[in-house]
Amino acid sequence: MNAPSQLHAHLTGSISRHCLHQIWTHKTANGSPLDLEDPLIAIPHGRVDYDIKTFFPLFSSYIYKLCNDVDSIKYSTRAVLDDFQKDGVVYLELRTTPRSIPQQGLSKDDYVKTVLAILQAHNENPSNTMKTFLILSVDRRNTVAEAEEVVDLSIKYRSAGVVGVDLCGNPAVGDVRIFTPVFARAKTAGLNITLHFAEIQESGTDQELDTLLSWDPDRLGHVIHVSDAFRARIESQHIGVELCLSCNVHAKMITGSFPDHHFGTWRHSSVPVALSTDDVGVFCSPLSQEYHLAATHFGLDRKQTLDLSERAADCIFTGEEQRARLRRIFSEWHE
Ligand SMILES: CNc1ncnc2c1ncn2[C@@H]1O[C@H](COP(=O)(O)O)[C@@H](O)[C@H]1O
Repeated sequence: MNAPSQLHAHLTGSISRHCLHQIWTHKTANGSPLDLEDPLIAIPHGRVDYDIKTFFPLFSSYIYKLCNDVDSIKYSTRAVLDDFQKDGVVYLELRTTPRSIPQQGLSKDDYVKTVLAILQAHNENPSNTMKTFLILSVDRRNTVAEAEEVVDLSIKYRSAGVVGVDLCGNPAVGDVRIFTPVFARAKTAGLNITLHFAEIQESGTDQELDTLLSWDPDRLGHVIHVSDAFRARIESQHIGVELCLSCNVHAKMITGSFPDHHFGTWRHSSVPVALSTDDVGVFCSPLSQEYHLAATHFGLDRKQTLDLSERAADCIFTGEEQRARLRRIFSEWHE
């Protein structure tokens, strides 16, 4: 199944277990003082039933502790890009939360520079058909000052490939209203905005959704607990939606299974729908598989599946050059 644009993928959540295992093995062999189990034991192969309570601690209590230096960040970022490229993705907007690692003397600025250098090397390699750009994430746990730093870094590294700002993190945490001036500044600076939206009932209150829509977002992620009224507002503002089938089913963020996913509603809407993997390292369903699942459970034929991927390209955060490249690729697929 062709899977052209990947618009909602978290870098750290996209690292495969195999790659985490390689990093762990390398560090253990080099005598690094790691107090961590082998990833293949901590996150066993085939386990995808992480729910919203068990999912977020995976990062703070495991993966961030393992990928905690420049070498492991570079190695895992390269591996993530290779995995997407091998899956047939031709356009990737990868997102990540700037992280400092004081024990290594690594600042958030260093982290972003490190990731961007890997993206740039990937883009400059003529044998790679996938082009990659970066979105920087504000975590809902952040203070306003930390969120401002994410916007500062996004502005600073725009010319190096940062195309937007995201709001992510545990949806049960935080009051998004504190970030209103931060996202206003991002928007004024010309950055695109994507927001995790109504992932759980508690983050789907009218007050939170009103606040998020007041930031004039360009895209919304997940979009699960939304009333008809909010769905109508999203349509009238023509905001693209990033839908992650496997993540939502495995993490039990929706009731039921694939055929019950709200993709079934959004696909009939007028907005761009970008099927995405969210965290392929955790939920183990690459983008080609997500398109396959959508086609299987919603009875899409080849043309409808291609139309869906073309429609997603309407809401990419880069400009006409990338859109034209994608149009060329689509026209070959239609032949
Ligand atoms: C259910 N889906 C989701 N909802 C909300 N936030 C999510 C997420 N999946 C991942 N993240 C956010 O992305 C971080 C890991 O990647 P980066 O370190 O940023 O590259 C997680 O710590 C979480 O804040």
